[in-house]
Amino acid sequence: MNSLSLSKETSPPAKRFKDLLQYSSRALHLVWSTSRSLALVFAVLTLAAGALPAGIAWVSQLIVDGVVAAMDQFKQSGEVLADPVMLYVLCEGILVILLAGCQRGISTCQALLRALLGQKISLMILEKAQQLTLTQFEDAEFYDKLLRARREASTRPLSLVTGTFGLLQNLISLGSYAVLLFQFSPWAVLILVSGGIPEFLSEAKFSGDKFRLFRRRTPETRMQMYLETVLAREDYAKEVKLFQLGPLLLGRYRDIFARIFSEDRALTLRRDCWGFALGLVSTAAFYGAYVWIAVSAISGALSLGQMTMYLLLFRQGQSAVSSCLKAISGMYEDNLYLSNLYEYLEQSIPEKQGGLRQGKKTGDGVRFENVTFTYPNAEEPALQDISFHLKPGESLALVGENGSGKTTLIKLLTRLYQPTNGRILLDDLDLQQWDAEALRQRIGVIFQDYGRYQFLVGENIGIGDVHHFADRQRWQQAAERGMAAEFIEKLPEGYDTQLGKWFNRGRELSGGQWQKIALSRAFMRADADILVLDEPTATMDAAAETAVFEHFRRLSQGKMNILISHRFSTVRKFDQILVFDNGRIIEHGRHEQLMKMDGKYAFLFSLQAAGYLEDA
Ligand SMILES: Nc1ncnc2c1ncn2[C@@H]1O[C@H](COP(=O)(O)OP(=O)(O)OP(=O)(O)O)[C@@H](O)[C@H]1O
Repeated sequence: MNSLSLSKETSPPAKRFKDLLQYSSRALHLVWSTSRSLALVFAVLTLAAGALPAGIAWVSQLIVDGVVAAMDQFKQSGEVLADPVMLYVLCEGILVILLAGCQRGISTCQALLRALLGQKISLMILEKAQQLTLTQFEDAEFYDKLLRARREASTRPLSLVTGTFGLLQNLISLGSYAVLLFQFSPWAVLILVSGGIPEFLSEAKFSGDKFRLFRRRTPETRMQMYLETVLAREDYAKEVKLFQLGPLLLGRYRDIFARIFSEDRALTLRRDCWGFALGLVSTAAFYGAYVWIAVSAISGALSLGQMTMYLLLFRQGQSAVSSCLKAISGMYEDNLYLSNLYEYLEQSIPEKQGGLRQGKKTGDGVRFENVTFTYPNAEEPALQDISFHLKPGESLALVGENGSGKTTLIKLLTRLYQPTNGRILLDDLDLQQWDAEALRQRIGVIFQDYGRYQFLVGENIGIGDVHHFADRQRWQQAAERGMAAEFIEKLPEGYDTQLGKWFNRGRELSGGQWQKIALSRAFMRADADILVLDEPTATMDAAAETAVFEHFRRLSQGKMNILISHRFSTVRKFDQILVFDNGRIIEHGRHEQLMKMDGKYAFLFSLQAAGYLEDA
């Protein structure tokens, strides 16, 4: 639980009220910046809707008294004097129409603002996500914040503003009722207001309980959402069916729901029982006042019209008091939820790294100097004391067992993470000092777990370089280099074929075809001088693999090529081979040198060669 909500839960009422106002003003500002004209119309209509009911009650008194006077007149003179009453009825009709118009207008404004605000906040959340680091994304607590912000916060600002305006509207109504009721008795005003307070206190307490429940179970909600994804998405469907995971996962899903529901049920029951019991206080207050007003009318202290008006005022006043108090407790709840949004939006962004677009020694290439790296929350370093120098025109292969640190090295080179110790230099300039855009433009990289985007085939290649995202000529060149052109041209709509099953006419590709698309993506960055391929041919057939490496070597002359591969036959021609074991480089050299060493590389190479011979 964070300090913000803790402070809210333990702070004194005055401070809480101040926080409430702070978030209300932030929410108002958000709505104002979303659409000034709608916010203005909303405000004006709310004020009008607040003042009109008292006017209607007042006119209804005039009608009743007018009828009574006309009845007297009729008894005395036999003359029907209906004109003033008709006029009052007409006035009341007009006021009622105006009120209905205001209420309709308010709900129209709310609907429009809700749509605009939902979009604005979603964008704010997604834009913020672009500024965060990979480390933040991999942090479970951060994910909880993101989820909480996304789940509720898009509706809460409008709800807070609606609550604020609603409160204002009801306060205006209440003020105008109080002025009229005051003429009857100041005590009546006091009874009116105090009758609703117990219910309000219970509402406020249960809103806080509900919010705390919501925060505490975010990890469970996240698991539920994850299970929904696994159970209902096409990329998991195969395994879910074949491993018969459905019942197991559904069981987990049900268990989580049952736990959540039992907590919710208990809270809802407590909230409603208390709400009902304390609501009786205001009902008792109303009927007490009813008797009082009726007795006053019987004893002649009030006219029939006044009695009708006061009863109306009292009933409407009570509903205005309860609306005011509900609005305040609703605002309190919205405010708690809104703190999630701001907690996420105010998440600190790592300091902007360097702004240099050129190294001190152009052409020096990449240097790792005693680099050690430990993942956040990990105990053991994933890389230890790594040093090597790769010059332009050279190729580098990284080999080693699973989990030995090869991909981690690439993540450091691409500055997705920072070394814990040591430094990485490009053209003799520390990576941290490079401008992010300039650095990323120099590196073309395809990871093992590349994205399979449900876009057009061409766009899936274009993703490799956003500056040329829609450049068809570049798509084709890149596809030829990545060995994808041949199969793409055979697709019915060529580069315009929609991929994936989420959209109409979407096609699925084979694993090897997807890998060719990913490879082509790497070749989109024609200007990049560091090309990194992380196991790029694992799912390709032998012919395609040979051709890819032929291309890779030919096209990347003068560039720095880095390849991670488990196939030793593909790395033997590389200028440098780094053999990794448990995060360290245990052997380093060319194929011939490593074979002579007769160490791990030589052992694994011979093992694979023997395997090939056996297969043959
Ligand atoms: N995001 C992460 N957070 C924490 N630990 C990680 C993360 N990614 C990888 N690791 C750990 O770091 C170590 C090195 O992983 P890395 O992915 O670099 O291995 P690799 O040599 O590329 O393996 P493979 O050949 O299987 O691709 C492993 O022990 C792995 O569990």
